[in-house]
Amino acid sequence: MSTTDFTLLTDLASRALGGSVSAANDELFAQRENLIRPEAPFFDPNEFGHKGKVYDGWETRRRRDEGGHDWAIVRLGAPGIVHGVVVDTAYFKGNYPPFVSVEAAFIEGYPSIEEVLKADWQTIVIKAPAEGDTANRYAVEDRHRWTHVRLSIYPDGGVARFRVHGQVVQDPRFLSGTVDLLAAENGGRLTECSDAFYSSPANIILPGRARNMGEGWENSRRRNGGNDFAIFELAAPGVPRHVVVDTSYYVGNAPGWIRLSAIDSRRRHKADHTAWTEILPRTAVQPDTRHRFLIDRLDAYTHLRLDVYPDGGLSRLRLFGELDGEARDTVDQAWQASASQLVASGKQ
Ligand SMILES: NC(=O)NC(NC(N)=O)C(=O)[O-]
Repeated sequence: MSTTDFTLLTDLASRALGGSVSAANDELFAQRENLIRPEAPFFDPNEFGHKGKVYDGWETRRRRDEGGHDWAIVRLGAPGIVHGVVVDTAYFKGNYPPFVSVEAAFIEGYPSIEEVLKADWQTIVIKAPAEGDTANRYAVEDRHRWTHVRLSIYPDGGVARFRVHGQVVQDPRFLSGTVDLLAAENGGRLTECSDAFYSSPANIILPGRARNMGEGWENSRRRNGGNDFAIFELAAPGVPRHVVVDTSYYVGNAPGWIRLSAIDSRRRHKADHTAWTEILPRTAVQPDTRHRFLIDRLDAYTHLRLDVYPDGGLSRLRLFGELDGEARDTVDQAWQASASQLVASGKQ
C-alpha cells in the first residue's frame, strides 16, 4: 500500500473506536474532545457563545508569550502502528495553527495523566507547516506501536479533527478463547468494497452497536445489476463459529439477502475467485433485525467477503471464533516486533 492511502486505515484516535482526548494545556475557545468526533465537522456562521465564535473543534486562546505552543494528548482506542495523521483545520481560517508536530508513546496499563506526561515521547511527525480550512495529511514512517499520541500546534489556534490512521496491534493475551475475529479493536480492517456512497463498511466492525443508520454501512441504490460487497482482513487467521448480521436502523434499505465467503490467503491467492469458500450461503435477512447464523465449516481463514443483494446497509457484522495455532505465533511475533524500546509503565 502506498503511503498516500493511509486514510483508508482505521482511525485509532476516533471516539468510535474508544479513543479519548486525555488532556490539553488550553481549550478556552473550543473543547478538546471535538478533535476525535467521528463525524465531519460542522460550522454555523451565525453561532456565537459567551467566549466567542463557536467552532466544532479544539481551539486555544491567542498566546501572548514568546516561543510557547499548545498541545492535546489522545489515548488511542486500541494500541497500534500509526501510518499517517490528518490535522483537519476545517472552518479555521483566520485562527489555524501555521505549524504542527506529533509525538507518540506506548504506555502499559491505565496510566494517570501525570504518568502520561512523564512518558518517553517519540516524534513521529516533525514540526511541519499546516494550512487553514484544510485536511492536512502527514505520513508516518515509524513502525512501532503506540497507545498515546500528542498533537502540538505552533503557536496556538484551532483544529477541527485529528485523525490517527493505522493498524491495530492487539495484545495477544486478549485474543484468547472465542473472540470477534473481524472487530476493528482486535485488528480487523476493511480492504475493499463496491460502494461506500453514504457511509463506509469500515463502520460495521467498530465496537458496540450502531445508534442510528449513520453509524453503519450505507451504499447507494444500485440501478445497474450486480450486487454490493465488502472484503475484510481478519484480526488474525481464525476458525469462525458464528456470525452476527445486524440490520438495526436499516428499515427501508436493508439488503434482501446476504452471503459470506472466506479465504485463507496464507495458502491460496485472494485474486483466485475459485479459492473463496462459501461459509454462509445466500440467506434472506430482515430489516431492523439482529440475526445470528451458525457457521458449519471448521477451517481457518484470513479474509471475509460480505455480499449484499442487490444492495443495502448493515449496522454491524461480527464473526466469532478462535485463532488457529499458527496465527497465535504470528500475533505474538507482531506484538514483540512492534514494541518500542522506550516503554513507559503506567499503574496497572
Ligand atoms: N472569529 C474568531 O474565530 N475569533 C477567535 N476565535 C473564536 N472562537 O472566537 C480567535 O481569536 O481566533
